[in-house]
Amino acid sequence: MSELWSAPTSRGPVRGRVTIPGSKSLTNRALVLAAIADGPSVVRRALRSRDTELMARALSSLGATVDTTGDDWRVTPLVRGERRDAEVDCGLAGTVMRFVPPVAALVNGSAAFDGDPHARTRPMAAVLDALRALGADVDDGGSGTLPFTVRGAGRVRGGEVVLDASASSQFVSALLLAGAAYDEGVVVRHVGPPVPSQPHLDMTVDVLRERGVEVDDSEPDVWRVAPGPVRAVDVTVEPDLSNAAPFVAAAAATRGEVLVVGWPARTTQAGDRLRDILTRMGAEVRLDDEGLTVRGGDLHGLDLDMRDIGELAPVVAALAALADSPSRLRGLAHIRGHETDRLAALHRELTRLGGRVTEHADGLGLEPAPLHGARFATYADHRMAHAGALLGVVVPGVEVEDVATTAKTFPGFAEAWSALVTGSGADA
Ligand SMILES: O=C(O)C1=C[C@@H](OP(=O)(O)O)[C@@H](O)[C@H](O)C1
Ligand SMILES: C=C(OP(=O)(O)O)C(=O)O
Repeated sequence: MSELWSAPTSRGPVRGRVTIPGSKSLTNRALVLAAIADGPSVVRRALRSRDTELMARALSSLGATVDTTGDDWRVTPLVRGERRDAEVDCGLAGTVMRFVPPVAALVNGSAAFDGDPHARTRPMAAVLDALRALGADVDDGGSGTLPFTVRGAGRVRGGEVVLDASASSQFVSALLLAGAAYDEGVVVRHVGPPVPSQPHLDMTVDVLRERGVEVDDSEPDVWRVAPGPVRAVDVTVEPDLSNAAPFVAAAAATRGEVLVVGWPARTTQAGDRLRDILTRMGAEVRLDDEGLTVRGGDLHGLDLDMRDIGELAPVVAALAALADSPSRLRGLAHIRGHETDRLAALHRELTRLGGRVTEHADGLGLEPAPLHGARFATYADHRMAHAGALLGVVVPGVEVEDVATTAKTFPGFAEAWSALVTGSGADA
């Protein structure tokens, strides 16, 4: 898409307070679990965004009732074994394309899954093969990707499955989230290079236990979910800390000061690692009852293994491109399978702005270099748009393509961003 957004440039330090909408990962886990729970659930301060609305629609098409009219979403579970055919649009949402098929297998009918053009290239085979091994009927025409059809029989045997989840932690989360509803529960055993995104796996285990599901994750790379009811709960969704990343990074990049309201004191969100990353890059970070305050200082590069926090890579790479010393970001081979090949996209777009970037098989190297304005392509990737916006705070003339793609997880991003940066004295 070619619509351009002139990212506002700040004349001085970026200062302000921001309220970030709810977490995509927590909202979509809460919705999935509510759809198979033992009664009606409430998901308070649910994120309203493309990914979560797609999830609500997907679960509704499988027979759950998801009332999304207010900020607090109300979910009545689907009727297990009910006869119903469905069409599921996954958009570009990893959480929808991975988390919903194991639920569809519990419905008595055919669920046809498809998504955006790029969604058809995102890895899926491990989940689909695992579902077959657990007793479900899945037809992907041998592609191992979208589109595919899950022919649910109203119940799934379950049991033990071995898979390689090195391409995405979501393969494991998907099976664990539905596993308690399978006759024998589920045991997922990972074999292969390390599974990325450990915080997201911890989040999955945490939300299951919160609903009374018995999960054993004591053995490395093995997760056991006992069969049993998923308790319906009333939960409040935390702000999305990964979506807070560009805002706190703007403070770090401009010697500014930004407060993110309501940053949780304890969380499983990967974005919480920003506290450590920004400190290592030279910022001062304070977490108190009000939230997280980041105050920027000299901005340094860093050598960082990001395997656990791949969704932070675009913003951290953009910030590293503004630093006064080199950086090396590692452990990121799997983000080539995200919304776009993020390593290739970051390499291409940062280089276009004058950045000195080396693309490695598993990450990026960045050297300090004077940057200049240019068009910044986003490849339908919300986090590429965040990276472009961040660069534009410091570098005049950054024109971000298709900023509307941020609606995947944060509708209103551009407005919130402009309010913060122009409120700090910007050339919009
Ligand atoms: O389970 C989740 O909610 C997510 C897991 C991670 O996926 P990968 O393990 O594929 O990186 C993360 O990057 C994604 O944004 C959300
Ligand atoms: C990888 C991401 O999304 P998804 O849930 O679509 O995998 C992301 O939001 O950075």
